[in-house]
Amino acid sequence: MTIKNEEQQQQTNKLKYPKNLLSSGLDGEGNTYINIEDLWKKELEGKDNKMEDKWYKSADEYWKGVEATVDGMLGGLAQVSPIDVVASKVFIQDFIKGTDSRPPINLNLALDCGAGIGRVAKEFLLPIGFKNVDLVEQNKLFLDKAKSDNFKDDNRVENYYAVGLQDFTFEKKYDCIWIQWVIGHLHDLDFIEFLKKCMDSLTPNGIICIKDNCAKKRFIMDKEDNSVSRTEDHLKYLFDQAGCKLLKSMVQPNFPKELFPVLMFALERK
Ligand SMILES: C[S@@+](CC[C@H](N)C(=O)[O-])C[C@H]1O[C@@H](n2cnc3c(N)ncnc32)[C@H](O)[C@@H]1O
Repeated sequence: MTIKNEEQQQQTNKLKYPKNLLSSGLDGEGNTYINIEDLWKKELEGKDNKMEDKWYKSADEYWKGVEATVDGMLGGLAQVSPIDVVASKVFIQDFIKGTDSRPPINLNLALDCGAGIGRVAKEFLLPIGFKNVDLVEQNKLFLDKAKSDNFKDDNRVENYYAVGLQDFTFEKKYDCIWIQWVIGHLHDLDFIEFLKKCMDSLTPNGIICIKDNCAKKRFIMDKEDNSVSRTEDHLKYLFDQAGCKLLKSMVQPNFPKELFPVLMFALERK
């Protein structure tokens, strides 16, 4: 068991995680860590390159070996895709219709982040009425497949950005930035930086939506694909650090019980 005391933790930390250890967790091999930064450091220690580079490169290598299909995108669980889409449509309804406290979002342009082959854009963002969608995705092979297959003869997808979210430079403003099943690939500090960039790139009434697995008690690192499932509290801490206001959250219903709970969050600038 590898647990550093809090004093050591403070020295190695750039983020001041709350005292109740919202970020404590497991590395998938039975080791417990007080904070995620320590785990990342151990995982990558002794490497010459920046630890973030190694982390992202390994994830990229993993995804390059995954088939460019819905099944590949969803870890062999293509059957959950329609259930996922139905719940996303329910979740975003309030924002499309508007509420007493919030005018409707515009449906001009959305960004699908960690888009893979464009499943979310094709099955959800375009069908709910967005006129155009851009895709940003680290693996160019997935984007090629999106272009040649999912969006063949469909020019509603304007841009295919082949770059990791940690390096993405926004060129436009979006009415909705949808980030699904990818944020676990980002290091905590990059996650915060990315959210800040997202907030700067929203249209006046735009929203950021995050949909992802949530660990129940502690973060869990998956060393196969280099991702982390964070707890809901951990995610909320990172939203707060980025200066995001949580507008709404919802648990994905009707998923197989053996899966991690999946949560949806809508955010805007505080
Ligand atoms: C689980 S799949 C989800 C794909 C899509 N969001 C969906 O729900 O169908 C994760 C995707 O994130 C991409 N990815 C992994 N790390 C990334 C990063 N740092 N930046 C952008 N995309 C990344 C992978 O290549 C893969 O396409």
